[in-house]
Amino acid sequence: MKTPLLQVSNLSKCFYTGYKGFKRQYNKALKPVSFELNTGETLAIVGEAGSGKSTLARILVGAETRSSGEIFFEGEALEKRNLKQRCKLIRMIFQDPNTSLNPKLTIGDLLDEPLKFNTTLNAKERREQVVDRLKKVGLLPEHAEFYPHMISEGMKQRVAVARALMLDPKIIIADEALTALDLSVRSQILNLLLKLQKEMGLSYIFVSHNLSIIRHFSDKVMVLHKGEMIEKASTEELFNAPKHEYTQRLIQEQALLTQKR
Ligand SMILES: Nc1ncnc2c1ncn2[C@@H]1O[C@H](COP(=O)(O)OP(=O)(O)OP(=O)(O)O)[C@@H](O)[C@H]1O
Repeated sequence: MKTPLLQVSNLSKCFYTGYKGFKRQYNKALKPVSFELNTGETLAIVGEAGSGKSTLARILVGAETRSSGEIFFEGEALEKRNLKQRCKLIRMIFQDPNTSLNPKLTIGDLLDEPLKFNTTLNAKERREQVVDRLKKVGLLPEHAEFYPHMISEGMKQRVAVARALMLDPKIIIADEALTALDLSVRSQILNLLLKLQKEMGLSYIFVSHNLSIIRHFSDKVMVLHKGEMIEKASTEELFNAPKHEYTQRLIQEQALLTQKR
């Protein structure tokens, strides 16, 4: 059997929240979850606010520790790699480029940063990489001299995508990366992500509460509810025959919202 690109086994997270009387209190943000992701595949993680989606994403990129469980990358425990190596494998795109992109840096410097800290490339080689990624996301080499406030929201999210691509990761986690965008821009970024996936063989973990995006974009879906994984299926299976009552409700609510529009 083929080794999956990413294998997550019984991953969980408890946050210590203080004392109640003499007893330490914990918030079970993520109850044990297991899943696999193969090369070129898109896994969607869906759930309401507070269901543990971001906690899971943050653990995968090494921004949060886990309480239990294991993560394997191409069959090898991920903790065998240091943080530098890890961020070459898995990168993240966040919801709002206005907060994820430092407004004091030019686009060129924003894209150069990951290369400066994680590679031994010289300035000329780094510049070539920056220009290459700008082109890959549909921007121009001249945009390197711009500051984030000088470009549109859609272009800012393109820069965020380019920044995630700088170290040639295998997996990109998009944490509500389309949520803040206008509908027309959203479809442009969605198409860009699909194009990049084809060109570069990327795998995506798509964190979202928007079922209509998930339906068109992902191969498989995992539903989280109050920190628990309650359903996991191929996208087709999940939308055509949702097993869990909560998933059925999510799909019905989404259908009502779509009708109202
Ligand atoms: N640093 C922390 N300390 C304590 N509790 C936390 C911390 N981070 C998250 N939590 C709690 O963990 C649970 C899951 O949060 P998480 O942000 O992962 O959910 P989410 O599904 O991503 O929600 P959202 O869509 O609002 O981002 C919530 O109850 C949250 O309050």
